[in-house]
Amino acid sequence: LRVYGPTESQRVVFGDVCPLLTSLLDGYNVCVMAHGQTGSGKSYTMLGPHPRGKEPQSDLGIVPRAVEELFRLISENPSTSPQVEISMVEVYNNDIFDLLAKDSSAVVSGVKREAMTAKDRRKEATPPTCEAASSATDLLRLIRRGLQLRAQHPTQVHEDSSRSHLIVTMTVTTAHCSDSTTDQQFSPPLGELVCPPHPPVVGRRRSGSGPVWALDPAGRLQQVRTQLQLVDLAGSECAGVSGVTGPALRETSWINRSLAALADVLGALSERHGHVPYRNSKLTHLLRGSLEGGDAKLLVILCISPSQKHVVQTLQGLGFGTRARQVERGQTRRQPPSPGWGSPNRPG
Ligand SMILES: Nc1ncnc2c1ncn2[C@@H]1O[C@H](COP(=O)(O)OP(=O)(O)OP(=O)(O)O)[C@@H](O)[C@H]1O
Repeated sequence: LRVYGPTESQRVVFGDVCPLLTSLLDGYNVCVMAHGQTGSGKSYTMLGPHPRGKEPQSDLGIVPRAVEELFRLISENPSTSPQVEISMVEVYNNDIFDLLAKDSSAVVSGVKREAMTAKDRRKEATPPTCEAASSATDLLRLIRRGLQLRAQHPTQVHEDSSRSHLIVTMTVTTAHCSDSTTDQQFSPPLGELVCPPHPPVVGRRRSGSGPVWALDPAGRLQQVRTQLQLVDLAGSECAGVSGVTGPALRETSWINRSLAALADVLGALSERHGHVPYRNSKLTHLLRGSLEGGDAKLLVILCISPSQKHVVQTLQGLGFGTRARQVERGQTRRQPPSPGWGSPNRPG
């Protein structure tokens, strides 16, 4: 647990996120999420004060810093040169929108497309657009493009309020050289291989989440795919205080419901329930891979208002953080051989 004061710099906050990028390249799924009431500083923390445009280096939030750090780490090991892809969605009123979608001719960007409908649950979910990026500059350009489409409306509490949950997912696929001696020692956890042992063998959690491995016929590791999810949650709010009515009230209601569903999932995980209600909201469905299993690391940043009048929301936020801290993931799995990023094997 770490507490930051109001004057703490963005650089200091990122200092606690930074080691997780090494974990990502070591074979863990990683999620960093900002939670808190509307106007408390989530978007500032995750993105910076002017996320759609350029801002001074010192103000940059976790997302641009993580992108820079990821490519810096990758450049330290040119022999592995992982492939990095990005998708970006927002959950708005319990519908998922693809913020990197292109039009039908796949040429024009800036078309916000629904990725999954809430009305027809039998319909196949359309996977969000996944774009490959070869540099931090490429990735940041894509993120700025996606942010142009994010739902934002003024409320009495915050005139630039984000009305959706933003999930930026970076998928890192690392090829491993199969003649390495360390590769021969790797064995994925029991029960996680879902394909017969013929080439290529692909391993992943039964739920469909978690890192994915590909092994050659001799059981040597060929490829590892992990994901980094950076989440700017929509602000929890009390409708009476934020003064919303009409469609905005509907937004508020969906925001509060999905945040409650996320808290329920954390509660079920912390109490080790047999059933975890991931399917109760689109948000928890999308974050499942980052919340379950010993292969995932989750960092929750609580943004708290210092004002007395927001004390109810503040206590709710602290309750959310307490649940997140109580989630024990059990044993972390044995890591795949590190190609040299060199972090110690820390518990999740
Ligand atoms: N640590 C900080 N230093 C300086 N300004 C900040 C800081 N945190 C937040 N702000 C400013 O406070 C305002 C509200 O912050 P922000 O937009 O990040 O809130 P939010 O929690 O994302 O709100 P919402 O949930 O309504 O979108 C913004 O103008 C932001 O630039």
